[in-house]
Amino acid sequence: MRYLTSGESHGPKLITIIEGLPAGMPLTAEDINEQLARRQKGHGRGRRMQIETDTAEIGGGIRHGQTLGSPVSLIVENNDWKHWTKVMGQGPIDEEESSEIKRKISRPRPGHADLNGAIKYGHRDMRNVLERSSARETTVRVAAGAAAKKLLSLLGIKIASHVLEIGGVKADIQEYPSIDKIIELTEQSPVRCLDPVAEKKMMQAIDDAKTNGDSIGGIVEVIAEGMPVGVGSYVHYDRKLDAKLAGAIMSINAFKGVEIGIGFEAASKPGSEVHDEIIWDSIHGYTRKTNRLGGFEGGMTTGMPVIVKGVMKPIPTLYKPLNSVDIETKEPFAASIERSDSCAVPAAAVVAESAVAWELASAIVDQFYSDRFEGLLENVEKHRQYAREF
Ligand SMILES: Cc1cc2nc3c(=O)[nH]c(=O)nc-3n(C[C@H](O)[C@H](O)[C@H](O)COP(=O)(O)O)c2cc1C
Ligand SMILES: C=C(O[C@@H]1CC(C(=O)O)=C[C@@H](OP(=O)(O)O)[C@H]1O)C(=O)O
Repeated sequence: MRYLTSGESHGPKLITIIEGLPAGMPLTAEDINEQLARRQKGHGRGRRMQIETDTAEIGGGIRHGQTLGSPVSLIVENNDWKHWTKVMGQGPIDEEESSEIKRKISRPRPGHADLNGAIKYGHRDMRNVLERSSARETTVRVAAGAAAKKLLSLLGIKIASHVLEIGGVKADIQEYPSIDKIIELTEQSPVRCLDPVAEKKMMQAIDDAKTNGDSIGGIVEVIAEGMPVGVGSYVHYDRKLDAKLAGAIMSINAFKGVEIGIGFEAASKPGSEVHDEIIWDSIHGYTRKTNRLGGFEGGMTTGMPVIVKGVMKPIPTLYKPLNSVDIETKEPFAASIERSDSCAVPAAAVVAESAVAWELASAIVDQFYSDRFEGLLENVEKHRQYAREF
């Protein structure tokens, strides 16, 4: 499967075209909208999220609540567009227009895409860069991820995400609840955190950062349960599914690190405390006593829960801006201030969940291919039975 997205942050709309979903799979606008609404929540977001009520219009590929096998297109309108029709106008610029509309952004923000993007594409107005480098684009990535989540759920694969850390405040989770409980609890938490004590401290850390004109990052975790064993492959570097997941997490705006299972902790532990012992019973077949390797061995799923963490850096736009250089005058200046979030880690957890869902669904469609959803389901079930009896 593959998808592309188009659209600028303050342009008229965002669009994704998804190719490769099997025909006959139930999928509705409600399935997509539920996920879009989750991405909009979270303590620490700026005013933009009050302007938007992200909902998807289906442009094609679905009839009577089922996929047709043709490309699925999803369109999300930017409510904010009505405030930007002149600045983001698509026709040639009218010389009579006010200077505000022609005002160029020439002070790049350290940590954003502004300067590198301007040099790369030759834009003297860095609005031409920030409009597309903005994480507004993650709206339609979540829309594509919602289709992937639907496919996974119909195959009995559940996926959840939660926030482990914000601005140095760590969640203390002694024992993980069931995946259904994680889904339920994170929906009730303003920072998508499973530890109510840490939740309050995280909110305070976000408020403090905002008051100080600063921003903070954090760590999110995605968990997927019910993946069949042996998805992905060890035979080629580009077929390793753990590598694809790492790439997907790193592709999210502001993500700077990924771990699968215990990840970096493995460096300081002996093998006996890293590898998961193999056990067998007649109902489940082969499983592992522990899951420190996060559901992967040899680039393939083990059948244990897939566990992926991602590190998000603090948001680069600061109300107390860092020093930068004006590209017109070459003079040092404080960087431009664009309206901004002070922390978007809770929203980014939903984006990470979508990114992981997409890669898992894509790998399943590749490996158990059928043009029909029923055929895919049959192939996955046959494989599950084969693996249990192996
Ligand atoms: C959900 C989400 C919301 C974000 N909101 C902002 C924001 O309001 N202001 C900002 O400067 N960056 C924000 N970012 C981060 C930037 O988009 C990101 O830092 C930028 O695209 C540069 O990419 P890089 O950090 O991966 O190098 C956000 C990221 C995510 C995932
Ligand atoms: C619009 C979204 O996030 C935006 C991501 C973003 C950035 O630079 O990445 C900058 C801000 O844009 P604006 O200046 O319009 O407020 C965020 O609000 C969104 O998540 O839907």
